[in-house]
This record gives sequence, C-alpha cells and structure tokens, in this order.
Amino acid sequence: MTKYTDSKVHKVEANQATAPFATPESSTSISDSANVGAEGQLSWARYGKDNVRVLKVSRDPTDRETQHVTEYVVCCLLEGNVDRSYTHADNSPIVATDTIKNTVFIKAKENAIEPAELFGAELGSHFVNTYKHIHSAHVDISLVTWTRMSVAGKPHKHSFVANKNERNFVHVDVFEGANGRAGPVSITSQLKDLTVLKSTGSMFYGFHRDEYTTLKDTNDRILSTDIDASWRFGQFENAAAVAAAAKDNVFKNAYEVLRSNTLEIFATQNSPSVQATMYDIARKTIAEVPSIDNITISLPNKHYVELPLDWYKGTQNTGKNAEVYVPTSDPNGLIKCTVSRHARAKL
Ligand SMILES: O=c1[nH]c(=O)c2[nH]c(=O)[nH]c2[nH]1
Repeated sequence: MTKYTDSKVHKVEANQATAPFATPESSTSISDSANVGAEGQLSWARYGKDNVRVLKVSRDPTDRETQHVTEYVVCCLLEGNVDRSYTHADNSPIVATDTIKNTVFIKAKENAIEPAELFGAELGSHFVNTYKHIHSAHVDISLVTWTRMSVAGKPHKHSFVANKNERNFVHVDVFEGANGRAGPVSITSQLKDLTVLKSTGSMFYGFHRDEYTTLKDTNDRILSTDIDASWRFGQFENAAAVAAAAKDNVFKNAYEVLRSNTLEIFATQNSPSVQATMYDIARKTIAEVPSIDNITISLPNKHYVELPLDWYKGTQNTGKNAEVYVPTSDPNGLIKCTVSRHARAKL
C-alpha cells in the first residue's frame, strides 16, 4: 500500500482553483451586503456529506461466485481553515461536499472497506493529507448488516438477508499531526438497538424512599432494554497503526467480546439494578480487551407492569402469581455510564 508515502500525496492549497470567479477581495460578502448586526463570532464549524450510501462486493479470489457484501452509510465532515466561507462568503477553501462524496466512492474502490474502523481512518487521513487547510476529518459509518443466506442447509454463495435489528456504527476522528500530515486517529465503535429481555433474574430493592415514592421493592421482575454500547480505543498514532490493529483483528475481537459479555452477564446475573449490571459488563470487557480505553453504555429500562386481575372472579396475577404483564413503551428509565480504564475526574 502506497498511500502513506509523502510523494504520492499533493496537498492542495485553499484558493488555488478559484480563478474564474470573483476573488474574496473583489466581492461583497453576504454578511456585509445584508448589513447584519456585528454581534457574534464563528466559534466552531464543521461540514461535509452525510448519508453517503456505498455497497462493495468482494469476490473470492479462488471462486468469483463466492462473494461478500459490505454496505455503509457514511457521514464525512471536515474542519480546518474554512472560516471565510462562513464569514465572507468566500467559497475558495471549500472542498465541495460533492467532492467529499466522490472521494468516499473512490476510496471504497481503492481500499479494503473492512473493517469500517480502518476505512474511516484511511478516508479521514486522505482529506487531512490532501488539503493543507483541512486539519481534521470526522467519519461516522453506520454498518448495514447483511447475513449470508442459508439455502437447503448450505451457505449461499451470493445471497444475503438484512438484519434490521441490532445496528453497528464506527466514529473515527483523524487529526493533523505536528508534521502537517494526517496523524492521531481516535476510534469509537458502537453497537445499538440490541433488544433483550429476561423474564426473571432481576431485582430492584433498597432504593431511596421518601414521600414521592410509590414503587415497591422487588426481588423478581422482568428486565428488558435496548443495548447501546460504545467502546473507545486508545488513540492510534496514524492510519497505518489502525491498519496494523485491523490485521490483528483488534476491532472484530473488541466487538465480539463486548457483545458476548453483554449477553452473558445480562442472562446469567441476578441483576440488582440496571446500574450494577451495566457496570459489570463494562468492567469485564475492559479487563479482557486491552485496546479499549473506555466504554459508555446507555440502557432504557423498558417497564413491564404487573396487572392486578382480581376484579375478574378474584384472579391472582401479581407478585408470585404474575403471568400476564403490560409492556409499556413510555415513560422508560434511562441509565447511562462511562467506565474508563484509567481514573478520570467526573465531569
Ligand atoms: O434498575 C433500576 N434502576 C433504577 O434506577 C430504577 N428506578 C426505577 O424506578 N426502577 C429502576 N430500576
């Protein structure tokens, strides 16, 4: 792979290709002409293309009929010296969002598209390396999950079923290094909407009580949630370091350990609370996956309410006799935490 060598990449200066159009100096900026008030300064700006959908088919080198598909929805946003495009209607620093979209397709063609963490790092590095005035790139990828179809008990060579439940994302930030080249890469991967339920093995008692409290202690309740977990890796020096980690299956392994710990602890622990269970999931995963720096988990507590039915012929349907429950969509509890490998001040 040659994309990391300096000689291959030509930085494009802002203002280089704007000749046929009015220069910023000769034109009146929109804000000037609109004579808007002088209050307020641009303190942050980021722009790019969202919802770039791309599907890549990879053919097995030994059997072209055996194929793999990878589908992403990409959001790629840039930051850098683009202030004048906002403040002076000077478009010369803008790498057009259309160009950003085109680049996603070219990089998908040129590069390995999996894992998404590496694709994001290589795509983001391209923008920081290619345009001198772009200092960071932020790539969010939503993975569309296609599972190989099983036909007559055998994996089909090129047919797939969409899994629309659990969703996976990666968030990649690429920053310019001290040498002006794409450098540090931050990666957070995420699993969302993994919906789970256990019909027993969950408790909630001993909580604070006052005059506003009506909830009763319980040592047996239904627990259900949509798991949303994000795991942040220790910073990578550059995209090449991300490639090395991908080669070692670091990203795949982190996902698999996180997911299996989540399901195992959810299923097997007699949960004292959502808080205690999510903390245990995060701690076990951080202990087992050295590349992860911190894990953030967000869990709705989706209540299944006991239903008294004694109005009907004295039917017993609460406590140890509870069988018929009412699933409620709202309101729901919402419990969040971040567990970090290294001690960090709480904000
Ligand atoms: O696991 C729980 N945590 C809470 O904070 C809480 N609050 C509540 O009403 N039920 C629950 N359950």
